[in-house]
Amino acid sequence: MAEEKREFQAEVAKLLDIVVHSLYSNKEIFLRELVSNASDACDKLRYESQTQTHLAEGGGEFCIRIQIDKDAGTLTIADNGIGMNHDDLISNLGTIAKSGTAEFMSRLSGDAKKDTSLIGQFGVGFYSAFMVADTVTVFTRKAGETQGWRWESDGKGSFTIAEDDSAERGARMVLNLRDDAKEFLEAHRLRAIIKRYSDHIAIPVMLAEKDKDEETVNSASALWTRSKADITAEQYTEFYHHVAHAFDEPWLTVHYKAEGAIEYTGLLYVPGSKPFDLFQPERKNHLKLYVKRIFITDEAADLLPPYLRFLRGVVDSQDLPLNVSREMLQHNPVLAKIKTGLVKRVLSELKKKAEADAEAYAAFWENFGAVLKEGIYEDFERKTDIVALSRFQTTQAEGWTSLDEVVARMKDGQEAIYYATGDSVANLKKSPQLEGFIAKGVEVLLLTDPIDEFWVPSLGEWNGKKLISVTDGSADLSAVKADEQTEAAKPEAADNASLDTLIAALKLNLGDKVRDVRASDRLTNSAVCLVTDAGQMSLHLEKLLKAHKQVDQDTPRILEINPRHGLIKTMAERVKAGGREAVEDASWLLLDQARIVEGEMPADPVDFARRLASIMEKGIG
Ligand SMILES: Nc1ncnc2c1ncn2[C@@H]1O[C@H](COP(=O)(O)OP(=O)(O)OP(=O)(O)O)[C@@H](O)[C@H]1O
Repeated sequence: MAEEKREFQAEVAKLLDIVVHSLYSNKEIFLRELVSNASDACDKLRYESQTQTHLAEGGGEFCIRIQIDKDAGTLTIADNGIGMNHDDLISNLGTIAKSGTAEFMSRLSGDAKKDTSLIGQFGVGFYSAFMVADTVTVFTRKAGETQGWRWESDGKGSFTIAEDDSAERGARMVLNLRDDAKEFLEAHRLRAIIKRYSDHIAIPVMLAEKDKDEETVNSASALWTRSKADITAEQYTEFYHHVAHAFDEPWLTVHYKAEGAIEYTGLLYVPGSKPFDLFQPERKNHLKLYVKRIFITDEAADLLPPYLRFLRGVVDSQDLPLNVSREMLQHNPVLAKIKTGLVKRVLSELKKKAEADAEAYAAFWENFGAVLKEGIYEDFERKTDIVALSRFQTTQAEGWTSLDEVVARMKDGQEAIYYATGDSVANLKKSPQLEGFIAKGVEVLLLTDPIDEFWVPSLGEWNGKKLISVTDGSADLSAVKADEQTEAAKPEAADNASLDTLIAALKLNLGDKVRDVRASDRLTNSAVCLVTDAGQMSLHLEKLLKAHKQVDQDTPRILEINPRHGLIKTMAERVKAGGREAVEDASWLLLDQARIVEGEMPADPVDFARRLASIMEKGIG
């Protein structure tokens, strides 16, 4: 087969351009990336050969060989792992399959400095080779196949693939180093880099200059099997970078050995920044499962509940059989026990951190709170623990506060914990439904994560106090006293009789577009707001569902009017004098106004514009 030339996927070409041109400050990490890939490739083959022994035959012990050739100016990184065939090469080294790629690409600004730090979080893996090499040639043969291949590229838009009979099982990457990267031909430099970044790699990493003796550079023992006292903070961090394909500092490292009925070792990390795929619909976990130090899979769905999917790391079980198949891992009782243990441990570590350092905990919460809260809804047994770990923004507290603190601040006469749901704290703070609460000094939780719409109703109450939405018609503040000054400053309300007549007129004018019309004591500055009746979907949830096309109809709401507002008082007088027709346009505008404040369209935009124009004309005239 002749040499075949192919273009890189557009995203890869763009990424490569940035990698090469944006002066990566830390070029040496290319070696960590390639060694990490080589180690993954060996892990994969070791696992596959558990059931298909012929695959790993004849390749010797697993190892990674790094060879320096000063005369040729090349650095070679070779492994005897799983290798790649023609199609693997095209899909692995020509495209980016990683989830979150599209989002990541859309965030690249073209500003080298910003992009470099973003790439730092995303990781460029194999492509980082082009930071130091002007051409990269990969010789590879897939385990179990006879045909070898050569892949080559200068990283400028295209690559070639051709058959190659010299390729041995595994992959050999030959980097033709750029003039400004010749430092990576110095053995002492490479030794230091490997020690620094790849010491924890569980298979030997060997280094040699051409025609000289090889030396093993790393410790070659799985990091998690060592005792904690023998592991430095840097080693933990480097292992995190390797296992998570991450580039940030871990926020929390949990390393422990569970002994007793079920034995396993866990080395778990909470990342320091938000991974890109956190809100992918699959909600996959990212733990790597090992059995007696042999890699099994990173797709053991039952190992961790989805609400802890931000964790990275490894779990090494003593109790599962080595030849455990991926199918056997489903509904596996050993795995179920490990999962229970992991959840318990992680939640208790989070609790410790929350108690020890509220500020540091807030950083965690901002990254992963929205994910953890899914557990309140999904994990019946742990929901109380998770609520206790949850933090909230409110109308009163600066920063983040716990639900217990909110309960402790409840006012005399306050029966329930109140909350508001919406898109942003800033908008929520302005919403009319909150006015009465703010006036009476009643604290309200401001909830802006979509998941809040689900866990709050499922929790129902906390410490014996019901959780009630401020847009719920039953939220009643009459028992809470406002301070005297606020009370005295209130404008006079319309009298009851004219208010009743106005309410009757509004009901007739608006017909089935409203569920009810009533006077409200939750408003101070606004004339109207919409609230929901008991059992109705909240306004915010309806908006979310509409955005996802899950509902397409408006649910009629209760229109509450402010009897102390000038507009309401004027309208009440008009009705008395001229009947309901006198306020027909105003009734609709009132309803539309309440809808707009909720972020919704007027019921009929054309009618809305016509009525508004007509009223403005009269007003201006
Ligand atoms: N030495 C190797 N042997 C076999 N396959 C490899 C090797 N190096 C890379 N690959 C394949 O190429 C794919 C892409 O590698 P790359 O380093 O770009 O991304 P990754 O390792 O999946 O993720 P990350 O970008 O986070 O490192 C790998 O997932 C793997 O399938």
